[in-house]
Parts: sequence; structure tokens; C-alpha cells
Amino acid sequence: MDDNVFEQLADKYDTAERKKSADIIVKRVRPELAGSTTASFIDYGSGTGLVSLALADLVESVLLVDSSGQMLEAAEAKISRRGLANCRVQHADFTKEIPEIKADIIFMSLVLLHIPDTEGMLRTLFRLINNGEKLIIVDFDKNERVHHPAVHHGFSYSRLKKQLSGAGFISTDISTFYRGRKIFMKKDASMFLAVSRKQAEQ
Ligand SMILES: Nc1ncnc2c1ncn2[C@@H]1O[C@H](COP(=O)(O)OP(=O)(O)OP(=O)(O)O)[C@@H](O)[C@H]1O
Repeated sequence: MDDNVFEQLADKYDTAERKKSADIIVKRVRPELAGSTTASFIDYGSGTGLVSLALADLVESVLLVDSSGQMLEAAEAKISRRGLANCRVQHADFTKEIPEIKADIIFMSLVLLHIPDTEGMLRTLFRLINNGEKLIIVDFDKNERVHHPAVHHGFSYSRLKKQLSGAGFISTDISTFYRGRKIFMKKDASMFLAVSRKQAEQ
């Protein structure tokens, strides 16, 4: 398929709702990337790049990783149309196979909730982050109104912090930054941002 077809696919996937939530997330994440102009950045579970392509001007390079080839083809079409020379894509599912890649910052937005083994994923991400650098997670706060067999119903600060420290991170700052109507499985919900640090080599 040519770029045009994938742009149409992105248009179909990038609904008004998804764009709105991506805009809210981009606004919250941009200040976290101040001073990161030399950083390599991985967006794990990037989808079509709605969030990370809007962060690309703040970092040295962006690698969009997703388990869906179609999402990545749509992302690639956007990258080439916008001439984003520092962005590329990689097809991977870290729950199945972990590629030989490293980054200064790994970012994961509304993806951890889809991954059954939270601790296993956090340990994997820890290994891929360069010493002294960080993991940024955006996800939903724990929400008793949400019930779905394949999705975590959000995360509590205390449990997630424990899991992050179990994975090796030395510190985590978490804060809720947005509350919205019907944003999580059609239920009212809130989103948090967590920044976890990996110790610099001693
Ligand atoms: N294990 C995984 N590894 C890499 N990418 C993943 C994995 N699981 C999901 N993704 C990607 O993360 C993105 C978001 O996940 P998913 O498609 O399940 O949610 P969604 O369709 O956006 O639904 P929702 O709106 O409920 O979040 C998608 O681009 C998907 O391909």
C-alpha cells in the first residue's frame, strides 16, 4: 500500500476523541522533556504516533515501537509527509521478543493497561533504558467503575510505585493531571503521569 492509503488509515484511527486525548497528553509531557535535546526517545505502543510525533522537536531521535504493523505504516506515512528526519519506526512486541535497542527515555502512553504482566514489562523497559535516564508512563488512575477482562482497571500510585522500584527504578514521581468524562471504557476517569529514574552508573 502507498503512503496515501496509510494516511487514510491514520485518519480513520485518529478519531476526534483520540486526538483530543493525545493533545492533553502532549501538553503534559512536553515540559518533562525540557533539556532533552540530546536524548534518544522510544515511544512503546506508539500507535500512529499521535503523541510522540508531537514531541519529536524536543529530543534527538524518536523510535516508535508498536506490535501492529498497520499502525506503524500509518505512522511512517505521517513521518514522511511531515519530513520528520529524526523519527523512525520498529515493529516489536516486548512481551514476545526483546530487540537489542536502548534509549535515554522510554515513554508509554495508555499502553501499560493493555499488558497483563505489568512487572515483567517494567523489568524489560528498565533494561532498555540507559543509566541515569528515565521511564515516563501515562495511564489511568485505578478506577473501580471499569471492568474488562483484558484490561487493567487503572493503576494505584502505591502499587505501581512498588512495582517500579521492584523493577529497579530508584525513584518515581507520580501525579494526576487530567480528569475527563467517559474517557476510560466510557467511564469518567483520570490520567496520571509517572516519571521513574534509573540510577546513573557508579
Ligand atoms: N504488547 C504490545 N506491544 C507493543 N504495542 C502494543 C502492545 N499491546 C498494544 N500495543 C499497541 O498499543 C496501542 C494501544 O493499544 P490498543 O490498540 O490495545 O488500544 P486502543 O485500540 O488504543 O484501545 P483503547 O482506546 O482502549 O486504548 C496500539 O497501537 C497497539 O498496537
